[in-house]
Order: sequence, then structure tokens, then C-alpha cells
Amino acid sequence: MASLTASSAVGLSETFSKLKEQGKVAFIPYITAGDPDLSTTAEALKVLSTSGSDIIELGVPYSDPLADGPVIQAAATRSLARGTNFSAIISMLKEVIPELSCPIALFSYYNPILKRGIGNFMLTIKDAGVQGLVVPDVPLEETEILRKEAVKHNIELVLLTTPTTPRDRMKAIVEASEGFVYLVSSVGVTGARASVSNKVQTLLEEIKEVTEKPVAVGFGISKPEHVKQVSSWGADGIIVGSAMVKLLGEAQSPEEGLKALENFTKSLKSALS
Ligand SMILES: O=P(O)(O)OC[C@@H](O)[C@@H](O)c1c[nH]c2ccccc12
Repeated sequence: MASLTASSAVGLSETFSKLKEQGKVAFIPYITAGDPDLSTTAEALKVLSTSGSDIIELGVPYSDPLADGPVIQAAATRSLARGTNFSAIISMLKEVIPELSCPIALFSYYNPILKRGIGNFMLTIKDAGVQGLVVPDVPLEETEILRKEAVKHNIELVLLTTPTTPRDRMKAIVEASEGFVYLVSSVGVTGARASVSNKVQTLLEEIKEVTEKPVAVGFGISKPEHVKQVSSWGADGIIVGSAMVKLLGEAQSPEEGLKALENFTKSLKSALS
């Protein structure tokens, strides 16, 4: 049974529509659940929400995170070593989501979802108040069942397209994606880069030719200049992961990490307005 909070909260596509009306670009931070511990994650979600995040991507730590660079891999390793598990993440979310002013998109590799059973997984996250789901390692051909269960449980399933995705496939991905389209800015793994490839501008144009759905860009965005640049190219949302995760991971104490997260979020958010 879905809780009241879950059914009354605003979803991802609705969030983008509201921002679009105001001529604004969505700011979407990513953090890994359980690094340094789940109570700090709970506080981090609140800090991100009050510092101007529009959607928060929360990563479920996984032992074999193929698409992740060293920063997020290390965060997942620390989190798992502390004993973070899916049930504990869900309990934490049930408590925290009612206090947040923005929707949560859970980020999980496919295997942990399969292990729980797709329907069961969707039911569990919806009941906790989660609005969206990003699964980076499921090929389009295999998304059908995932999509069916996501629709059934009113979870927006976000699909990803990359610079090497052939155009026809990109079109199919865009068509099937819910909430928004995730444009991966560069090939390789997650992590801060010196600059964002200007190919992103062309990729955004190509996607926008085939859809009205919002497009958010992620991978390698870590500075106010990047955020400004990518939004000037027409992105509807900006995703920042590794740079956020690094601040929490490198802090001397959770308090220090949360303060750094707050300042960084505010600086990126103000680059968008
Ligand atoms: O860390 P970056 O370079 O800022 O990229 C976004 C990101 O972290 C997040 O969306 C993400 C974390 N793990 C991923 C794996 C694949 C695609 C995307 C992701």
C-alpha cells in the first residue's frame, strides 16, 4: 500500500514542467547512500533539499559498479563495508522523504533489482516515497519488463543515452524514458573532468529534435562554469555526482561534510540563475 506522502508528492516530470514555466534549469545532485553512514545520508538529503536541489539522485551502493569512476566506487565500498543494505536505506527514506521539498530518484544497478524481484522492488521504493528510478546498466531491449512494473507502481523510469548511442537507438531510448532523459556527456566512467565536451551541445540538439521530454546532462560536471555552459546549451537539468560524493567522503567529520555540501550546492545552484 502506498503511503499518503508518496501519493501526494510531486514527481520528476512535474518538477521539470514547473521549472520550465519559470524558465529554470533543474539542479540534480547525486550522493551514495550510507557514506559515511545512513544517518549522515539522511542529513545530507535534507541539506541538499533546503539548498536548492530540484531532484536528488540517491545511489544504492553496489559491489560491482561498472560505470562508476574511483570516487563513487570508493564511496560504495565504504558504505558496503559499514553494512549498508537495501532495507536500511528504505527505512531511512521512509523517515526522511516526508521532510524533503524535492523528489527522490533512486539510482541502482540492475542486479540488486532483479535479486529482490522487479515488482517487489518497485512496490518497496514507491511505498518509501521514491518517485523515480535510474538504472545505468540495463540495455534497452531488456527494459520492457522493468518499464511495465515501473508504470504499474507509478515510478518514473529514467533511461540513459550516451555520445556513442546510435541515433535510432537514441530515439527509442528517448521514447521509452520517463521523468526525463539522462544524457551522459562523455564516454567512460563517472567522475569530475576538466571541461565538458562541446559535443554535448550537438547531442542536446539531436535529442530535442525528437522529443519534448526534459533532458538532464551528467558525467564530469563539477564547477559553476560547467553548470553555466551546459545550461546555455539548452539542458533542462544538470546532474552532479562525484564532486558531491567527494566532499562527503573527504570531510574530517560528517558535520564538516554537510557544511561543504551545503556551500557547494548553493554555489552551483546560483550559477543556474
Ligand atoms: O559523477 P559525475 O561525473 O558527476 O556523474 C553523475 C553521476 O555520478 C550519477 O548520475 C551516476 C552515478 N553512477 C553512475 C553510473 C552511470 C551513470 C550515471 C551515474
